[in-house]
Amino acid sequence: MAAAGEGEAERVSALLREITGEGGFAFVASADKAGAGDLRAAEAAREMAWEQLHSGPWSEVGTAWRDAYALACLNVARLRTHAASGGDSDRSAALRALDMGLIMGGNLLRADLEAALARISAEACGGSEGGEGVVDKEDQRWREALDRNRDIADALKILPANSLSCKKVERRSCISLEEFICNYFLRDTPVIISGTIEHWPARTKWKDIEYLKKVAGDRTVPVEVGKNYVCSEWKQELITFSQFLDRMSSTVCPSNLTYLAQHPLFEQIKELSEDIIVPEYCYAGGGELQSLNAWFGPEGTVTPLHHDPHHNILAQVLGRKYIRLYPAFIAEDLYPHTETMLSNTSQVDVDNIDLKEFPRVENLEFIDCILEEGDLLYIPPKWWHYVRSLSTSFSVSFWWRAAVQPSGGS
Ligand SMILES: O=C(O)CCC(=O)C(=O)O
Ligand SMILES: [Fe+2]
Repeated sequence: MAAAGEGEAERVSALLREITGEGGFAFVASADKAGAGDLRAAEAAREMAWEQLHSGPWSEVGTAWRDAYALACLNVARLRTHAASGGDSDRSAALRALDMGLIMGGNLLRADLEAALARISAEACGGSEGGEGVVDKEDQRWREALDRNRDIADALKILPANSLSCKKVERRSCISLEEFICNYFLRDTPVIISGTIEHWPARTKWKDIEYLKKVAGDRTVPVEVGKNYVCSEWKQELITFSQFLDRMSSTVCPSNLTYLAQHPLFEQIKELSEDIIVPEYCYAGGGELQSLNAWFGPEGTVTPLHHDPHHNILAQVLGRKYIRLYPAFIAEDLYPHTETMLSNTSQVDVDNIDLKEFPRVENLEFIDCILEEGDLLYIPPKWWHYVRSLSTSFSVSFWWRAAVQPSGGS
């Protein structure tokens, strides 16, 4: 965020999370699906940003809050204009929200607010087409506004733009192995477990770039370069770990995002393996570990929607990630690629779902979460997952095969 400090952006996102649910995603449900709950969440977010604008002298109100307020106003107006009734009261509430955004909001979204005002006025004069086309275009414009203001959107955790999320992954603190087995492993149910990796040396050591350079800097590692592995410009490269770290701190555009993804780094560099400890949950089912992989990259890396054959504990050592999960049994509704190499990957772009091409995705229920630093996420076998990093992020996945397979789900 340009004029605001990192702390400010964090405060914005933390407070928004508080009132809009863990990730704040209800705040931006797709326009054509706008229901009373979405509107309530959007109104609540705006209310909270409003309170922040009044929390002290005006001169001390951070730019981040003013821009957040403008974005919240834009969202309220958008949901109002597409509310089921779409009557006069919705129209005037939308106009009021946009005007308030102009008066009290920051400058960054001024053009978007003005454009939305112009559209509503034109519609009122009969100068614009009605019906579904308008809803689609409006949704598209909203996405564009989010894209252009990616930094604010990220600070507010408005990701992905078309989220219809309703349920969150259950979050538990330090549960016992027995409880994990009975309530999650045997029931084929994802869970976030917090508070169990505080003692890992990695939690402190990996924050220190000099340490990483010292133990691994001259070693060659494979990295993925590009938006994500299903994009045509995507490629793999071999570079030194130092080059990777330098690139990570300087990468700005999605086409050269560099991601050290799904690499068994700990087999290759033994010193790094001493910084992590296999979580005891990975012994559920009495099987054996299949692989430990590193996932290290800058903010904005995306692992497209896919599934894996093994049980997985994904440990979030540094940074945060947005993760969306769909159960294993709905595989066909997620349109897997037909080529064998990609048959575990969905053709659906979660960031921009094309409902014309993939209509069955529209009503699929999913669960999602923000995996915070220090969390473990259990992903049962064959559960579909989409992962986006919300900051520089280092995760370690522990895949294991159980001797005893859970009876439910997959
Ligand atoms: O963290 C990511 O980007 C993807 C992780 C993943 O797909 C896995 O652990 O199986
Ligand atoms: Fe995976």
